[in-house]
Amino acid sequence: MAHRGRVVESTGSWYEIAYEKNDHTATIKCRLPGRFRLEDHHLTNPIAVGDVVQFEINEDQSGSIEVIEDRENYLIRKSTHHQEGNQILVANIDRAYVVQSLKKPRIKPGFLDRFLVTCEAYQVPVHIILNKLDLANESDQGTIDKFRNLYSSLGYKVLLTSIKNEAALEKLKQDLKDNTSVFIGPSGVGKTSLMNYIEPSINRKVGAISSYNEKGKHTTTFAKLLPLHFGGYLVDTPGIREFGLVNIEPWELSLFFPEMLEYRQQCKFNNCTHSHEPGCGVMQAFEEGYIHPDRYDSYLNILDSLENK
Ligand SMILES: Nc1nc2c(ncn2[C@@H]2O[C@H](COP(=O)(O)OP(=O)(O)OP(=O)(O)O)[C@@H](O)[C@H]2O)c(=O)[nH]1
Ligand SMILES: [Zn+2]
Repeated sequence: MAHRGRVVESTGSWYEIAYEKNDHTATIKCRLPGRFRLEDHHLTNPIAVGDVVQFEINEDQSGSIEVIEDRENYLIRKSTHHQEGNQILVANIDRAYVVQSLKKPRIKPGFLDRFLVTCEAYQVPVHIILNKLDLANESDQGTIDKFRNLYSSLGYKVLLTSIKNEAALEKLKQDLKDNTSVFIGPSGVGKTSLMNYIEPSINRKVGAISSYNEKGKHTTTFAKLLPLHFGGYLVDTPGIREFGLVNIEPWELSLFFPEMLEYRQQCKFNNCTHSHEPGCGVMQAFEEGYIHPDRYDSYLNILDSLENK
């Protein structure tokens, strides 16, 4: 009889699957038959954490994966230097949260915009968290308002949080319930602190930057899905900061800037990159003040990195 479950952990040689068994969630270690391995040459892992699979239970109580169901979405990164191709970090994500902190470290619009583009490109719904609001003094109110207004106007939900603001964190928990969510953000913005609040059983060391990083660097680390006691999963992904824009052509980039969509249709050339071409609708909109200068700046930076790849 075939069972259906979700990959919650992977070592590359076996996969831990969570599935419903007599009204509770059980886990089983499964192997993947060799015939799956060669199907997609661009991927170094045929199956990823987050995948929904069908499997059989063998006589020795191990499992054997039979079917990998189609993915709703996924995040990938380039494989580490000793391997060719791309690695799927995690599949079937309900929502990604890009975490920024107001101070220590301050907001990094370049990081944020790059990640928003990635989520748009891979069809991962994304929200923004502005954390460490407890560090705000009166003079920061303008920065906070501008940040929130800009990204809300682009269609992104912006949550203002602090590890000391229980009401905000409880609201975040409601958001996470029964979803598979991932926190992404630069070092030190408070991701671990948020995760510890949300799921105290994780009990992860806060500020433990270096050891965490080293591990990601030297071994091929795979993501894990951490179950939440109130339902849902948090993705625990050591290498997530390294992931990037893998398969985007320069002329496609503006498709992932929501505020450029209507103007790019007015460009004279349909492969316009909105950087130097005559008759460009996006540059005209920028000059007339319809596109925020910081966002256009991010656009040009990302474009540059795509063109120089
Ligand atoms: N003032 C203030 N400090 C916070 C808040 N959240 C976290 N911190 C502190 O910020 C530092 C970094 O927090 P972490 O939770 O380790 O940050 P991280 O994003 O997980 O960092 P990496 O593991 O390097 O990616 C620690 O000293 C925390 O105590 C907050 O809301 N307000
Ligand atoms: Zn253009």
